[in-house]
Amino acid sequence: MSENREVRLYGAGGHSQVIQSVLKQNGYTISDLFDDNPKNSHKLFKDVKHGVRSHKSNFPHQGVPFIIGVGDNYQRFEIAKILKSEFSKAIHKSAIIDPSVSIDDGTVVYAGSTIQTNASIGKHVIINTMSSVDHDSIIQDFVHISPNATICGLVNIGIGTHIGAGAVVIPQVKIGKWCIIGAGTVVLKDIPDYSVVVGNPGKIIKKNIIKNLVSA
Ligand SMILES: CC(=O)SCCNC(=O)CCNC(=O)[C@H](O)C(C)(C)COP(=O)(O)OP(=O)(O)OC[C@H]1O[C@@H](n2cnc3c(N)ncnc32)[C@H](O)[C@@H]1OP(=O)(O)O
Repeated sequence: MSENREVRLYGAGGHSQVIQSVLKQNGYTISDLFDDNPKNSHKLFKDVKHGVRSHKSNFPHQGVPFIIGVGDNYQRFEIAKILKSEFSKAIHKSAIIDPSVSIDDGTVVYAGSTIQTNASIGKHVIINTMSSVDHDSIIQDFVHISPNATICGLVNIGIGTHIGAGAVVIPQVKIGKWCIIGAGTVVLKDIPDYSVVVGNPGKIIKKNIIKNLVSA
């Protein structure tokens, strides 16, 4: 975190609004807020120091660290490639995080979530409200663990994968990159890259086709 306790946010929708709430409770000020469509920004952003600006207006890469407040994993991935900036983190005070856990920059951890011993959380990850990541699990960059999802011990989740609300991943399972695990799904076995999985037991129903995916 920057010493002057300021953070810049990219994105002004619902997800960014929750990040703002976490940062404010931790004593940070949002110095700047950028969005590709400032007119549609959430009403809670009215008090941002410099208002919501278009990402095209003299975009300053250097300066106060950013957090990318965009819920879509692939958009976050694309934006991170463009921003030549330091990134900050936002961790809610009520999250229970073992001291052995590593959390990379750009990541947000929301209220009531738990991250257990030796877990490793990558860059620009979302650990959403009341979710849990258990011991020795590896959560790679740009993953989203949705509210109330349960990631058991020794799980590995590949880059850009979205774990839906309330999903359960049993111990030692490896989920590939850019997968979508549906809300409430129970994942019992390894899942290949780009799979969309739903149900209990979780079954692959289709491929997750990401337009313009070249380098992920
Ligand atoms: C704070 C926040 O809000 S964080 C946001 C958290 N968001 C989520 O958890 C959303 C997770 N998304 C889902 O669960 C979605 O339903 C997806 C991505 C799995 C599928 O969405 P789509 O690609 O639009 O698929 P679609 O809705 O056409 O469903 C395809 C089939 O799968 C079934 N299906 C879809 N989702 C699920 C699910 N979660 N569990 C069981 N079956 C499902 C549908 O009923 C449908 O079955 P049918 O072909 O027999 O009619």
